Amino acid sequence: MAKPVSIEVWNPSGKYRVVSTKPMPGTRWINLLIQQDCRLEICTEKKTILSVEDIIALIGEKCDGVIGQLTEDWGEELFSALSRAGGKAFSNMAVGYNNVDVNAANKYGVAVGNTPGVLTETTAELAASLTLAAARRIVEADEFMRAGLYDGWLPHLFVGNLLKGQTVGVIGAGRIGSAYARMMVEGFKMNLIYYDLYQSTRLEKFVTAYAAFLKANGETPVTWKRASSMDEVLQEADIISLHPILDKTTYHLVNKERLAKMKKEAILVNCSRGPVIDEAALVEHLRQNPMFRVGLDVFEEEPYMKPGLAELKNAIVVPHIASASKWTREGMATLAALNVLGKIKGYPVWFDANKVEPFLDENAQPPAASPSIVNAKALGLPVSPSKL
Ligand SMILES: NC(=O)C1=CN([C@@H]2O[C@H](COP(=O)(O)OP(=O)(O)OC[C@H]3O[C@@H](n4cnc5c(N)ncnc54)[C@H](O)[C@@H]3O)[C@@H](O)[C@H]2O)C=CC1
Ligand SMILES: O=C(O)C(=O)CO
Repeated sequence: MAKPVSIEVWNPSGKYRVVSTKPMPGTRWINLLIQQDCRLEICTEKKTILSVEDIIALIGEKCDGVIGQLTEDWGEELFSALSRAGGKAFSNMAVGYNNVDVNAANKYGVAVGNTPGVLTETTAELAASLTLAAARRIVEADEFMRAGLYDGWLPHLFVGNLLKGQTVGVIGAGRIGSAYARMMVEGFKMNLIYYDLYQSTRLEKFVTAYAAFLKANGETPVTWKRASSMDEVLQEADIISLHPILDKTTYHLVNKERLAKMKKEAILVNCSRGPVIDEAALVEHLRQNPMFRVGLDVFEEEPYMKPGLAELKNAIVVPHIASASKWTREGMATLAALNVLGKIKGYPVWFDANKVEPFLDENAQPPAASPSIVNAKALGLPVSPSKL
């Protein structure tokens, strides 16, 4: 028998029972659910990562939908429990959903939501921050100051890398990868090389237009190239930022052999998912190559780091905070709640998960649709017309 978990209840007489496995930022998501006749139960348990058993206890005997987190293991056990409780909707409060077994959800007819678009710029900005912090050795320099070691300007003190005119490599030029590429090209006048399974025409057009603008102003134009292999990016780029989804094609995409192909003074940034890098191989590479630097937001076995990583001066590590801006986190909560609400109310799925702005307008009622359901097609769910 699962242990009971502590909860906070909103609108106790609501017709539909919706569970959120965590308190989430903002209040709009709560108001949207309770205005639409939902009884909302928010888990207030102190422990950070809930077990499958904890979540089964939360689902209980009657539950219409669950808003969950990327730290949870949403597979056969949870989807069967949700289905037994009459539930038809689950949403991750995240764009990545590698913690969700979508086939298991399909088997039980449960719609799976995610939160694209609202975190694109925020996540790209953190990748850019890690890039700058690594290039200019900001964390090392900060530690040095606080330790009282600064005794005057020196020609060799914390010399780092200049970004301007260097090449930025992007692996996975989707929403976030493209936003990051634009920041680095436009902000720092870097040349771009990218690798993705698909061509990013919009990104290519942007860099072409920016190059023309620079040229017209008498400046050296930036360049772009779509690489035909990932190794081409690793060999040519001075900065490499990883932005693919995590699936079996991207697991340990960066391994010992690929690390060896990168420039000795390259900077590697990861704001995607930890297992995209073989972290043990990375620790060894950082040890052997003190001028190689990394900025990591995600880790192979969160919340842990592989032994040795924390001691390395050429690694900057932050705790999976890439989407942590107030606007983004409140937007993620809103989208996740509306994914679940939309399915409960029998609304269609929004026509374009990349155009979620109408759901985020605080001064208007959101459209009667679920903003982003990843298995809409598999479940044969209706899709809304472009205007509701
Ligand atoms: N650290 C954090 O807090 C955050 C992490 N993320 C991670 O970033 C990922 C990407 O998010 P979005 O840009 O919104 O997704 P997206 O779907 O727009 O972009 C992913 C891109 O990866 C490409 N891709 C897939 N397999 C590939 C492969 N084998 N090699 C090269 N490219 C490949 C896809 O074609 C696509 O263009 C999410 O799935 C999530 O895991 C997202 C937000 C915040
Ligand atoms: O959305 C995601 O995929 C995250 O990792 C957290 O924002």
